[in-house]
Amino acid sequence: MTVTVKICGLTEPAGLAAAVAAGARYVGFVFFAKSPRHVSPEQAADLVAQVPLGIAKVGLFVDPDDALLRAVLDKVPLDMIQLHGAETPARVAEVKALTGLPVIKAVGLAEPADLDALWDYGLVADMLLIDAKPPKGAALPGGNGVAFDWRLLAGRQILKPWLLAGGLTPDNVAEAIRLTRAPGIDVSSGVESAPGIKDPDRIRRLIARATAPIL
Ligand SMILES: O=C(O)c1ccccc1NCC(=O)[C@H](O)[C@H](O)COP(=O)(O)O
Repeated sequence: MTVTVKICGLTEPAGLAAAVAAGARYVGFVFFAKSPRHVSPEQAADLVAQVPLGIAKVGLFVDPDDALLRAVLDKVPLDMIQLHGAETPARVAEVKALTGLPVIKAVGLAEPADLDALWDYGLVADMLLIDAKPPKGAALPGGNGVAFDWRLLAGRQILKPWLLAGGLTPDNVAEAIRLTRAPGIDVSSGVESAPGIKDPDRIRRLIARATAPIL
């Protein structure tokens, strides 16, 4: 089975082109003003116009209100919504109904007790993104380049399609996939040369390693 790859936090055409050329199946755009990867609806509209058919364009939001979702979707033809805040399962269902789009819900893991949330959100989300919990005092709820203990997921059945995230890099991605048997991965800071600026060479190396056969 080939591992699917999402490259998140794209802000400029070179990074986007590298992700597409290397075989990413999902590309993500951050609509969260505090993030160094934030894009305006106008910037995002220019970028998504360059995405070929067959690659899903994902909008990442943190506890968005309905007005923000509508304002972005009025200008940007997204294929999926990613919710990366403290949205409840009921809010995930509301966002699905409001936007008519599939929703990816990010769930943070640090310890075994956190695994229960995968079941709760798996009942309503179309896809789960299993990430590290942000470090104490972090300014952002994601995109922090921090990994969790992948052994938490070893041997687990997950209710919905899912992506592994958190601190993945070209150097550790093969081991992360081997331990978790993740069907897909999501990466942001591990393929950057600076916050918000993707490094085409790191993207190519990451995707080559993530999609190589696992022994
Ligand atoms: O990337 C951001 O700036 C960001 C801001 C607010 C919420 C989530 C954010 N990113 C989430 C992601 O897309 C990341 O792929 C995921 O958390 C893993 O990040 P990283 O450890 O940097 O690969």
